Order: sequence, then C-alpha cells, then structure tokens
Amino acid sequence: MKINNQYGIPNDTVITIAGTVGVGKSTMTNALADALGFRTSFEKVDGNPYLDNFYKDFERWSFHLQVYFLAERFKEQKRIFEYGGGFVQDRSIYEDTGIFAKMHQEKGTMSEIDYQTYKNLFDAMVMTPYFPHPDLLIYLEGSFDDVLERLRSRGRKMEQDTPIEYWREMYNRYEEWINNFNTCPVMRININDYDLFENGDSIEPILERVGKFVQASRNYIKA
Ligand SMILES: Nc1ncnc2c1ncn2[C@@H]1O[C@H](COP(=O)(O)OP(=O)(O)O)[C@@H](O)[C@H]1O
Ligand SMILES: Nc1ncnc2c1ncn2[C@H]1C[C@H](O)[C@@H](COP(=O)(O)O)O1
Repeated sequence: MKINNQYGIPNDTVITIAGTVGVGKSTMTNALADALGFRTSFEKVDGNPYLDNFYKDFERWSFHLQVYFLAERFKEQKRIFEYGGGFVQDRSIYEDTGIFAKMHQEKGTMSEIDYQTYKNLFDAMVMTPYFPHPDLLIYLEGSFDDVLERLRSRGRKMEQDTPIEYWREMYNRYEEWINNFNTCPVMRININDYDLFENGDSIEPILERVGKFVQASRNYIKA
C-alpha cells in the first residue's frame, strides 16, 4: 500500500462526495484531488441530453434521466477501477436511487413500473459483491438557506426556474437518507467549517480527518 501524502491516505483510495444540489461537491472534489494529486470523476451537466428537458417536464423524462445517469456513473466506476483508485468523485451513485429516483416515484413524477425497472437495474449493477464501494463518502451539509444561496449564485437557469419546494423536499430527504446510509464509511462536514475560497488552508483539517477515517476503516476490514 503506497502513500504519497502526509495524511496517511493510501494512493489507491476512492473518496466520493455526497450532498444536495449546490452544496459544494464539485468545489470540494477539485480541492481534495488537487491536495492529494488524485484524479477526479465529475458528473457531466453540460452535454447531458436529458437534464434541461427533465426540469421542464419531470414526468416525461425522469426515467430516461435516471438510466442515463446510471450508465454514466457506472462507466466512471469502471474507469476508477481500471486506474486502481486514487480518485475523488463528485456525487455518489447511491444518491441517484436513494434520493432522486425515490423522490420522483413517491411524488408521482416517475411511474411505479419505471421505478421498479430502474431499481432492478441499479441493484443488479451496484448492490452486488462485484461492485467496489468507495473507501469513504464525505457528506457535505449546511442550512437550507445557505445551500439555496449557493444554488442561486451558481445561476444554472434550469435550477433557478425550478420551484423552491423541489429543493426543500430534496434537502429534507438528504438528511433522512444520510442518517440511514451504511453502505460505506461516512464522514460529515458542515460547509461553515471551511472556506476554500477565502482560506485555502481550511482543507488541511479535512485531509487530516480523511486520513484518520480511511486508516480506521481499512484496519477494521483487515481485522
Ligand atoms: N466553500 C465554499 N464557499 C463559498 N462558496 C462555495 C463553496 N463551495 C462551493 N461554493 C459555491 O457554491 C456554488 C455551488 O457549488 P458546487 O461545487 O457547484 O456545488 P455542487 O457540486 O454540490 O452542486 C458555486 O457557485 C460555488 O462557487
Ligand atoms: N439522479 C439524478 N436525478 C435527477 N437529477 C439529477 C440526478 N443527479 C444529478 N441531478 C441533477 C441535479 C443538478 O441539477 C445537476 C447536477 O447536480 P449537482 O448536485 O449540482 O452536481 O444534475
């Protein structure tokens, strides 16, 4: 096991960043990958052939979008595996089903049949012993108002045009989801506890915590 950093984080570690839309996952992904010399895996928003249409008509496009995201994330998973790890990933695959697909099914914007088809596919591809889970899921959390402010400041039109209730519903679901998530180790970070723009050094304590988490979970697996 090779380690090229002072935090004791092995070079083959896979870290995934989870959290609601706009909370700061992409920014954190870049900061951690830069600090560790890791590769990044981003979800593509530009060039996503369904996303714009989805926001205009959930019922029509939710199944298509979920299948698209699943295929994209699975391809990324394969790439991560082929490189032998050393990645920071923007959004976990678990949020697709645990948050998005479930929410649309329960709100009636994805039919029960479509949801079951999607869920069967997801379980067959992901929830199997052959699918490598990340070493650590970093969950970013903050107040709803702070997240909304970030969403506004980012200014993606399709998200701005979506009613605030959508983001509130998602925010509440995220809190419940993370409290019950146990597929891989979780480290929670409050977005008020660091500032990657004004104080680049605030990544340091995060890296130290990541090192401790990864070592503890690898020792646990070995024992
Ligand atoms: N630590 C931070 N402090 C202040 N603003 C941030 C921070 N991280 C992200 N942002 C801003 O919040 C918005 C959403 O961040 P982003 O990383 O794109 O979120 P996500 O990937 O979770 O959707 C962007 O405008 C980004 O510049
Ligand atoms: N699985 C998904 N279903 C619906 N919408 C999704 C899914 N994954 C991501 N999205 C949307 C939400 C945002 O508008 C963009 C990008 O997400 P972000 O949290 O900003 O990285 O895609």
